[in-house]
Amino acid sequence: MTQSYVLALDLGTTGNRAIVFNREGQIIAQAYRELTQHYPKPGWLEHDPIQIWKDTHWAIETAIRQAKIAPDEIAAMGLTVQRETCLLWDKTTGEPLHRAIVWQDRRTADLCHQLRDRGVAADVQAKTGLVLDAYFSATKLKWLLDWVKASPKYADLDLTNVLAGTIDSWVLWNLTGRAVHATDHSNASRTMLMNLAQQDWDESLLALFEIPPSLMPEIRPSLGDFGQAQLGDTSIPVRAIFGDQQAALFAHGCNHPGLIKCTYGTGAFLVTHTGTEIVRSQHQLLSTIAWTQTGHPAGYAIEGSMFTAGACIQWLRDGLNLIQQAAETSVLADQVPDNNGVYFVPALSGLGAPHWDMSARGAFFGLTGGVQRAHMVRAVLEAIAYQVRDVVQAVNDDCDRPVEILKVDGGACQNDFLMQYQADVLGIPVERPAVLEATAQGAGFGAGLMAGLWSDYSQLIESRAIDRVFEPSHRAPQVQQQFQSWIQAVERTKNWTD
Ligand SMILES: Nc1ncnc2c1ncn2[C@@H]1O[C@H](COP(=O)(O)OP(=O)(O)O)[C@@H](O)[C@H]1O
Ligand SMILES: O=P(O)(O)OC[C@H](O)CO
Repeated sequence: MTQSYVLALDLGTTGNRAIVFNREGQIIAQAYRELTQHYPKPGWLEHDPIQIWKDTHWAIETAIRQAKIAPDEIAAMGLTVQRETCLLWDKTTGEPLHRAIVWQDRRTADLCHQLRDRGVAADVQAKTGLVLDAYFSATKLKWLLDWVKASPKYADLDLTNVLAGTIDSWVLWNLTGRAVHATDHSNASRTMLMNLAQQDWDESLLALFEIPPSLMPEIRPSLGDFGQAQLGDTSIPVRAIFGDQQAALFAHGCNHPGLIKCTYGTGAFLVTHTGTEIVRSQHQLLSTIAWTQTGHPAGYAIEGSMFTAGACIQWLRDGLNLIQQAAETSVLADQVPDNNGVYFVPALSGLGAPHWDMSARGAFFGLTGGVQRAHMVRAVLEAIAYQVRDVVQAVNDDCDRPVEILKVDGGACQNDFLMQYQADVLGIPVERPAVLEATAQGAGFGAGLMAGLWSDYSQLIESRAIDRVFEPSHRAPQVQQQFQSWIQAVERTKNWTD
């Protein structure tokens, strides 16, 4: 049987997707299901791991059926996931012990403050490249373990039967018939438990967060062997695992310094490759793994993580009922000539880079009687672009040369108003590819390269079509002035829950 296809799984915060790519790198079928968001308390967010696994399984079967191919025509599978979100499960029953705690969840903010008060933040940052924040998995895993130990339901639980992991580990374990408990370096680098220079679990950090090492998955190279996914009578080799932002970086061909991408999904994540050196930011950007491959030195990146981007569009739809569909926002924003003085700070889950304030909360500023729905929607879209400008400024300061073009992807970059506004506020072109699912594309390309479906990474990247380049328009100077007002608004949202 000729194997001419790769299957990519993109398990994001908003939903789970499977895509079949052909030998030309084109999408021939895909299946997607939105994921239920559970908000048990303000600032908390959980996902049901069983739903993630069932929807993944459904998406795989549906995409393969729609592609009208047999599973054994698939050369390899690549997996990319929302990062930091983590869970514990019982390996004897396969049951999660609690819902997964999502990266946006702030429940461990107090624990982070306590640890900062103990003076460990600088050491944690030196070892992991990360800011001590509730965003990362370490404090979430500690919370889960403390909860399990205090739960009467688990009074007799033997901890040696418990496994921990991010979403990639959970899904891989299930895909491989419970045979492989592993993760890759890019996901592991987001747990706050991996030593960035040594690329292995750090014993002192596991001790600090009171995580027994036996719970942790094995860390493997992102481009490598993750075992065989069982699909009925067929098995498909899993040959790539990436955190979703690193997968997008790979798909955009950003494999050396100077190229930068931003993915606008639930959050917005600006990442640039820094080669084989760990670059330490002066502006609270994160140092992280880009990806790894056996026989090659690890590739590093710096990243500006913004927690709320597409999520505030979803909130306009589901929380406020201001819109029926995300796509409406572009039309509404264009209906008014400006924001009418309204500014929005999207700190719905606190503020990430470069402010790192777990206690900040979202706010609208400048409301007057003349403000209409369209102004508020426009202010939300503008805010997504302002955040990115804030982080690009930090990247420009940290790296030798300023960003010249921004490569974009993700669900929210379908929004033409947002992309044009982004070009205006940055004053540089914004390049949108034809395939917006760069995260899935990165996982598919990685797996296909490893399986020998393609041999030349650069050629593969060059074959990607560009949909549109948004150039800065005549209104750019005015928009850049408004950015200064937005920065003032950000300052006023800080330390809110304290
Ligand atoms: N036309 C649009 N304008 C703005 N935001 C959009 C649009 N379409 C989708 N989104 C947003 O994109 C997000 C989903 O994008 P996706 O890349 O699939 O996210 P994730 O990888 O986080 O699951 C949602 O938050 C949704 O609100
Ligand atoms: O689900 P996304 O695409 O917004 O990505 C989530 C990030 O990986 C969180 O760090």
